[in-house]
Amino acid sequence: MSAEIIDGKAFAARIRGEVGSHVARLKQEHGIVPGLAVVLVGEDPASQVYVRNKGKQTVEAGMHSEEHRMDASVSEAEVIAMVERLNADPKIHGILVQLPLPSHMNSEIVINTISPAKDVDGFHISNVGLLGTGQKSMVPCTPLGCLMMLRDRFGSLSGQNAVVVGRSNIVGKPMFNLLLRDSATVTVAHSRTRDIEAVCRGADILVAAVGRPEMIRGDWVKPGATVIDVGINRVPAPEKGEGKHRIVGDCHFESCAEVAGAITPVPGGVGPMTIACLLANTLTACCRANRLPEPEGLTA
Ligand SMILES: NC(=O)C1=CN([C@@H]2O[C@H](COP(=O)(O)OP(=O)(O)OC[C@H]3O[C@@H](n4cnc5c(N)ncnc54)[C@H](OP(=O)(O)O)[C@@H]3O)[C@@H](O)[C@H]2O)C=CC1
Ligand SMILES: Nc1nc(=O)c2c([nH]1)NC[C@@H]1CN(c3ccc(C(=O)N[C@@H](CCC(=O)O)C(=O)O)cc3)C=[N+]21
Ligand SMILES: [Mg+2]
Repeated sequence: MSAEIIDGKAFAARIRGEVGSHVARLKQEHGIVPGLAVVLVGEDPASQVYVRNKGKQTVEAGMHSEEHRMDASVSEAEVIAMVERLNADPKIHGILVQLPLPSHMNSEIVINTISPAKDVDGFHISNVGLLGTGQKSMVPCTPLGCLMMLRDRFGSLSGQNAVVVGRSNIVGKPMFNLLLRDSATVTVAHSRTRDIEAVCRGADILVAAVGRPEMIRGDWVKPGATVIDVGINRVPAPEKGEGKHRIVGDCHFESCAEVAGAITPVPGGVGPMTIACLLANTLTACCRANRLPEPEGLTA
C-alpha cells in the first residue's frame, strides 16, 4: 500500500473545534445560541445512528439540538406542518429533514417547504439554483466536506481533472458544481457512462458516490490520483459473527490504496466531515440570520 490515508475523522474534529469556539463567542458577545432541528420520519436503524451522532456533536459544539421523530405512517401534511413550525421558531437556525422519506411522501415538496435560510442541507431549489449560478448559498454538507479535504491537499484545484461518479442531487451534482467553481475540469459519470473504467483512469481527483459496495477497483485509478470515497454501504460480515455487518465504501480500499496518491477511508473519511459541515452550516445560517459576520474557512 502506498497511498496517504486522508484522516477525515481528525479533519472533522478540527472543524468541530473551530465551530465550537465561534459558538462560544456568539454566546458570550451576543447571547445567541445556534440551533439545529433534525426531522426523522420512520425507524430506519442506519439513520438512527447517524441522527444520534449528529445530536451528540451538535451539543458538544455548544449548540442547541432538537430531534423530531415521527412515525413512518404520518402524512406528508404532518411533516410539512412540522417544518413550518420550525421555520417560524427563532431558536432554530438549521433544519434537516432526513432522507429518504417514506415512499408515500413527495420529498421535493417537503424539502422545498424549508425556509432557504434554514436549509442547512442545501437541498432547497433556491439554494441549488444559487450554487449552480455561483452565488452565495447553503452548500450541501457531503460535497462541502469533500471540497474541504481536496482544497487542503491541493491548495488550488484549478486545471485538475476531476471525475465524479454518481449524479444524485445530494452528492454528485453539487460536487460537480463545487469542483467546477474551483476551476477543475469536471466529468460526471453515471450508470449509462460508456467505458467508465477508462473515464475514471483519467482523473487526478476521483470522487465516488455510487452506492455500490467496492465497485471502483485499483485498476480504475490513475497512479498518484486522490480518491474521495463517499460511499457508505452495509455489507454482511460473517467473519464478525452470524448476522453481523460492516461498512464499506464505493471503492475497493486495498487495491485503490496501492495505486492512489491519497485516499479517504470508510469509515473515518467523508462521513465525519459531513457532520462537521452540518454544524458549520448551522453556525453560518445563525450568523446570517443575525446579520453578524460569517466565520471564515467554514463555507465554500
Ligand atoms: N458519507 C456521507 O456523508 C454520505 C454518504 N452517502 C453514500 O454515498 C453513496 C451515494 O449516495 P447517493 O448519491 O445518495 O446515491 P443515489 O443512489 O442517489 O445515486 C447513485 C448514483 O450512482 C450512479 N450509479 C449507480 N450504479 C452505477 C454503476 N454501476 N456505474 C456507474 N454509476 C452508477 C447512479 O446513476 P444513474 O443516475 O444513472 O442511476 C446515480 O447517479 C451511497 O453509498 C450513500 O450511502 C450519501 C450521502 C452522504
Ligand atoms: N437530509 C439528509 N442529509 C444528509 O446529509 C443525509 C441524509 N439526509 N440521509 C442519509 C445520508 C447519509 N449521511 C451520513 C452522514 C454521516 C455519516 C457518518 O458519520 N459516518 C461515519 C460513521 C459510520 C458508521 O460507522 O456508522 C464514518 O463514515 O466514519 C454517514 C452517513 C448523511 N446523509
Ligand atoms: Mg439518494
